[in-house]
Amino acid sequence: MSTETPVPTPASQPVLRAENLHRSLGEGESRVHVLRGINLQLKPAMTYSVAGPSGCGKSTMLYLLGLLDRQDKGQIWIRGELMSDASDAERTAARSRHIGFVFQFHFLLPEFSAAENVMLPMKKLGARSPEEMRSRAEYLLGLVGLGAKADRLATHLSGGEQQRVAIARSLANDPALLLADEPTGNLDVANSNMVFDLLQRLTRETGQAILMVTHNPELAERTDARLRMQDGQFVV
Ligand SMILES: Nc1ncnc2c1ncn2[C@@H]1O[C@H](COP(=O)(O)OP(=O)(O)OP(=O)(O)O)[C@@H](O)[C@H]1O
Repeated sequence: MSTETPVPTPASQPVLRAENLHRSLGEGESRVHVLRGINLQLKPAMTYSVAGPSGCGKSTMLYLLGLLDRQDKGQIWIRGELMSDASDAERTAARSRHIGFVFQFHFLLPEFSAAENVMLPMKKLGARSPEEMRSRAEYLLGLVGLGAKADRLATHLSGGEQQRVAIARSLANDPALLLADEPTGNLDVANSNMVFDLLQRLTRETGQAILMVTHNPELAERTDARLRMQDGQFVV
């Protein structure tokens, strides 16, 4: 698989396609059929929100789409490449290359600086020199308004700033798809709007698709397409 910066996904090709995904979790009598036939197409430069009651399977679906977990049945293509049956190594490579994650709890490494946190996914991919990684980290931190705080330890940043570092980190390898689970969930209104504005602007500028699980109706209202889940399926 190429480690070079990818060309944007052509408008005619979905960034991600999922067909009839099923997933059960738990063991024995407590096993639950969580996802019951998920069908989805995500197009470039589009923002999607997913809402639905607690326990309906939103996070489980994000894990499957992000290639962090395997479905029991169904198929997933990322930029036209069938990923659901690929080897673990191929899936890990595709994840590093094409997918960025933003979670409510950002999982920054506290003993690392903002720039070092942003460089981690680049190190994992191994396609850039240390100088290139550093300069890209500074560029991305500039995009999220933290250019002056590149060398601050993650723990010495505010909650909103840490979430913006996490967004910069999610963009490190220029992913075609951003998967976000309550990306603004722990932020106040001003920071939450700033983070959403940023995500939307990046989508427009880079052609990325964003799928965002959010309970916030005002943010969902601002996405291009609003999806609703219930009992492990999309409903209209
Ligand atoms: N490892 C597991 N073993 C058994 N059941 C699980 C496991 N993980 C999740 N579940 C169950 O699967 C269902 C879906 O969970 P999931 O976290 O995907 O829901 P969600 O829609 O993201 O909920 P929330 O909005 O509360 O975050 C829930 O009923 C949950 O209890």
